[in-house]
Amino acid sequence: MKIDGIWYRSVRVDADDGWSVRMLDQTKLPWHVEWLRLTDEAQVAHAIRSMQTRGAPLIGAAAAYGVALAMRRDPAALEAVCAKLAATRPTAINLRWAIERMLAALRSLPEAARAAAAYAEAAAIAEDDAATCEAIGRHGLPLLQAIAARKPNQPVNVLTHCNAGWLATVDWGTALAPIYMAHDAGLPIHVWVDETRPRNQGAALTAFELGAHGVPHTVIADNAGGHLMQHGEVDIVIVGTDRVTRNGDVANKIGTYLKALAAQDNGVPFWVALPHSTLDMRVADGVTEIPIEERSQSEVTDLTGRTKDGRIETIRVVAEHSPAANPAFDVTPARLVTGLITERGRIAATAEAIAAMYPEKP
Ligand SMILES: CSC[C@H]1O[C@H](OP(=O)(O)O)[C@H](O)[C@@H]1O
Repeated sequence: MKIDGIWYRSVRVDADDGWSVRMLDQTKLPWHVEWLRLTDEAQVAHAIRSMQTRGAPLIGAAAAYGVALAMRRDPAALEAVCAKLAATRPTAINLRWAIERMLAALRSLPEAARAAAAYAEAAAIAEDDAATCEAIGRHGLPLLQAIAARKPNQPVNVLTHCNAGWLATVDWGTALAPIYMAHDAGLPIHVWVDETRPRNQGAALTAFELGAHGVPHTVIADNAGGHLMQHGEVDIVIVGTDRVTRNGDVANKIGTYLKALAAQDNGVPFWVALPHSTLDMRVADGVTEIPIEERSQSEVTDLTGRTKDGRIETIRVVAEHSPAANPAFDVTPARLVTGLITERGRIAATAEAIAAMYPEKP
């Protein structure tokens, strides 16, 4: 997507040296656009763990390039490097999916052939994600067009949680892809952007993306969504996801479950956008089986922002000595999900519909 008129993919091989890997440092956004130049798998692992690079599909693509960097250095280290990268974050299944795809492509090759093959496979994963997310946009667009047709000359109000835009993928995004396409097609779209405590992916990243693309939006406190739904201010909720089980349960950023409850209570359609790499057919019950990442207390107790005189500072916003808990995801049961927007089309969040759409997935 574009920043200041320049097109970017969220992860790419450096055009000058042809082997190092470039990714945005998302912990610096929205204040500074800084590209990291990563030269080994340890730097990639740190970027994923620290959330310099984040978003389910993007951390999969990033890890794939981490394997490619490692194969340049030591092709004998394939299994160890894959295990290390796979362990960086536990909830997004895209990470395991990408690592397993890299292992399948490389483990049978002679070591001398692994580096070139790893870069080729990582590039294929990245291009697959970009094309997949563009297709998600196309399949989500009719949902917004139908709402616009029912309320001519009024904005279609979409609520989204966290960041499932192009910053969370290689390009386009998942939940935001239909929004970009609707805006570009001239539909009057407005997005309620959940700030998404504690990491503020909505306030810092989704707002940055939508602003850069000229999409009208309003940042709201996470707890405001239910009120807006009660007062008819939300036409549809579209969120991304980090893992969807074979039964249709949805793991996503903490707070998503509460939005789904409010949406059901107010008759607001609740759609989840995902690429094939986010499906985990090995898991049935999301609440009991999906590992939920517990991140550091400091993400809750501290807040980073820009001072009035332009300095980026981190301050404590929780009473001294008070501990904090920080589960980074929750699971929305399939019964609360109106449907899934995939690269192959829209389906119900049911085991039958998922199996029919993805018969090749075991
Ligand atoms: C396109 S899926 C993005 C998904 O990943 C985010 O998690 P995080 O920011 O912790 O990487 C969030 O759950 C988004 O919905």
